[in-house]
Amino acid sequence: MTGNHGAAERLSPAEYAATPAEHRRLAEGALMRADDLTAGYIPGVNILEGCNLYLHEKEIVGIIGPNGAGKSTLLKSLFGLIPVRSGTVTLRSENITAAQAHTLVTKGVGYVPQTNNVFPSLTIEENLQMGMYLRSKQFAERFEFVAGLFPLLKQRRRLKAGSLSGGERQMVAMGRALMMDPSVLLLDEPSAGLSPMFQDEVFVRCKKINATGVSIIMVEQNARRCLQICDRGYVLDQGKNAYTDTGHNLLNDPKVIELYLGTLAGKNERGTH
Ligand SMILES: Nc1ncnc2c1ncn2[C@@H]1O[C@H](COP(=O)(O)OP(=O)(O)OP(=O)(O)O)[C@@H](O)[C@H]1O
Repeated sequence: MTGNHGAAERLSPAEYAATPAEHRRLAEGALMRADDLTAGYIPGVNILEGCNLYLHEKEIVGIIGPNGAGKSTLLKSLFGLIPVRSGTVTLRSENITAAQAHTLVTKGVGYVPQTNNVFPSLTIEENLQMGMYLRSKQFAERFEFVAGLFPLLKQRRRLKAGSLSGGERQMVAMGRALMMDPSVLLLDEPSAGLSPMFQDEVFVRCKKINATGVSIIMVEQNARRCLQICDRGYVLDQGKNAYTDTGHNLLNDPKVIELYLGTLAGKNERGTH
């Protein structure tokens, strides 16, 4: 930084990168971006208070922050699940702020919610077919692609999803979102509630999915592990961007460690099956 930034001069690099002006500069040409988003559930109460985020092609971007910070809300507003009150969401230069989820799926955006993300009474194969209802003719080809990432889903294709463990269900949910060949995958706490072994497996799979060319935005409570695999991370606090930097730099930022990683890491250790 030079001496021309005024008040920004006192910000740490990760705080400075989270400023709206720096966001606008770095978000140029992004695959997906959110600018100055406000959104909420109850009239008159905003949960997001001017959030900014961008995702470049082939990136994995993580969103971390304390409980109730608005991480899931941000993901839902990107996917048209809650109305955006002001600000814009853009996909490849197209304004998609008001687009609904089913339209976004056809535009190449996949979303995996944190809970209730499989149909328990359907088999694995039927769950994957549900993800393909818009392009059922390509089922065999996409099934092979998904089976390449999650071989277990092919081996157990006839089992009911309700009989699977939490980690296996997460694979079904991610596999289903991948059936539509998305270019962007939005994952809401994919490791939540899983044992440490399964948590790690989820992060390994995310890297593999990303290596096939899918760009990922991931909300995570397992902040350390998330930042280890992310190209860049955002720390969200009270509906606003607090810090953003590479995953590596956030992991080593003394303020981020003190304010966010200690307590979040403590919560993660309570993971169960
Ligand atoms: N459907 C809803 N109706 C009303 N308020 C909601 C709803 N969903 C979430 N909220 C509120 O919005 C705020 C942000 O919730 P959100 O789930 O986005 O937080 P988060 O950062 O993802 O936290 P967590 O890690 O606890 O899931 C919280 O105060 C929550 O109570």
